[in-house]
Amino acid sequence: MPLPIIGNLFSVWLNLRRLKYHHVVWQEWSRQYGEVLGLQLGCINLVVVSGADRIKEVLSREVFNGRPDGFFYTLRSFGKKIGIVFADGPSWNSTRRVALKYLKTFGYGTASMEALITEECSELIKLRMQDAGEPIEMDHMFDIPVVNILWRIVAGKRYDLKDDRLRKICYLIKRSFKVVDMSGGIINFFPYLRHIIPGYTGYRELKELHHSMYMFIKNVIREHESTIKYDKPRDVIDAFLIEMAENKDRSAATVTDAELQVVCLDLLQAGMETVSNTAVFLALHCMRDEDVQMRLHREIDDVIGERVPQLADRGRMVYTEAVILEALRISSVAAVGIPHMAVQDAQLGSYIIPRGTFILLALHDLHNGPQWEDPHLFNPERFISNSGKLISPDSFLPFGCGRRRCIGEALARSELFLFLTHLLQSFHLETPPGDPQPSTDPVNGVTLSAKPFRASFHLETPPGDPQPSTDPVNGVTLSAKPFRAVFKPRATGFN
Ligand code: HEM
Repeated sequence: MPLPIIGNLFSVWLNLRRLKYHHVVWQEWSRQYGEVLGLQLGCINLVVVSGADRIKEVLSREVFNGRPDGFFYTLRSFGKKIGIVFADGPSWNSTRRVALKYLKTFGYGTASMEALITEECSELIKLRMQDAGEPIEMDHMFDIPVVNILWRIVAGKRYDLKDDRLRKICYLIKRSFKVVDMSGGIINFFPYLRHIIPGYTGYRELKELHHSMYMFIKNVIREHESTIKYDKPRDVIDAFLIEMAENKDRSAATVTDAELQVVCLDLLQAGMETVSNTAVFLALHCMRDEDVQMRLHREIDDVIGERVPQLADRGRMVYTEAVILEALRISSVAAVGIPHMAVQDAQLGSYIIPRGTFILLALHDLHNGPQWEDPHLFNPERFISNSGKLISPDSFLPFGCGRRRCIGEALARSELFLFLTHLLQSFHLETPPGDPQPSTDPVNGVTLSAKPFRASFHLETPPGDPQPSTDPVNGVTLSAKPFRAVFKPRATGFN
């Protein structure tokens, strides 16, 4: 029962203290109240939809394709519904179409995207070679490579993996995903509270984060404006600038300067956290399950051997693909997708969903519910049929479906495959001695992430040799005890 003014917020708060995660609260209530769970959170009506059929129904119906008008969502786009992720209606449709067209023009989904990912993998391997055997903080390891790949296509730029400016941008993106959860938090439910308690509602921090991220994006766009050759677009930003110049005099300009900035932020935010967090979870599960890691090593040895991993190998690496799918399932970093909104009153099951209602999709529950056998176990085999083929279960929608389906799926899956194969071709991942097993409990936020943990990247030792010891040999300087390693020639063509 909703209380006056605050609605169900008190119950949410109480249950959040007990269950720790928003998606688990929705999950528990959905089990109790049904697939269409209606809540009133302050001034907002919110529905959580669960179950494969109901979720697919929402994703396939035009009437539920809107995005919420809530204060939190428009705060990041100059108070307007522009860009891709949080826009809707005709402007979303055309911006999404144009952005996809330009992404493809500049390599998205082609061999040159594969080359970009391979280059980042090479750089990452070089870095890990330098600190092989040392404990490495894993939470940020994939951030810069992931941004580099996307940013090369969007802005034609790549940064060194130790670049401080980009590290700061990655930090800002990550932080902006941690201030609230996907429902938008208190700032969405009572927007006027930002005037009274701007710190507590997260308003002040979000404003600062958006300001800094837009400063970075604006600078990149201004650099493009000053160096652009209108007959030779270099990247997605150039292509948008040319389109803007061509349509300048038309009353219905397709894209504005503000919109271009929001599209850049959309791609950075949607493309970085999700892939980076899933890659960290992938590494975490390999470390926790030696058997999984050994089977991956074996498949890499059998199919790829010592040459550079390629996307074309995927067809013959069913186990590796299954490990990636299992990590997407069990970690479900986009735990409730991106909120949809009913653009008209509409019937869903036996309920009328009023226009303007926010809709969260219980994707984490869909991927971890009782329809899966032992859902809490990391078991890649569940994605492999008896005849050794990959299975695509009905209850598996990590990238959504329908017209708002994720536009980054092809990139994300390619990145996860190449990161995993490159790293395990050269290293064996282990928990550093004395560190606890990394926990599978996630950290809450707009997307879920792994709790901080460390890993040691051990160079693959020749078969039969023991792991090299970290105990040094005494002397004027300390040296390592003699050991042997397999150094695999890596003819990437980028060095
Ligand atoms: C493991 C990685 C990823 C996961 C799990 C993921 C998941 C999702 C999900 C669940 C949605 C919401 C679909 C809906 O609203 O119904 C979405 C939307 C979106 N994703 Fe991804 N995503 C990933 C990677 C990426 C990447 C790499 C990009 C960058 C190119 C990207 C860009 C987007 C955009 C722009 C949208 C909004 C689409 C729209 O509203 O029309 N995502 N993603």
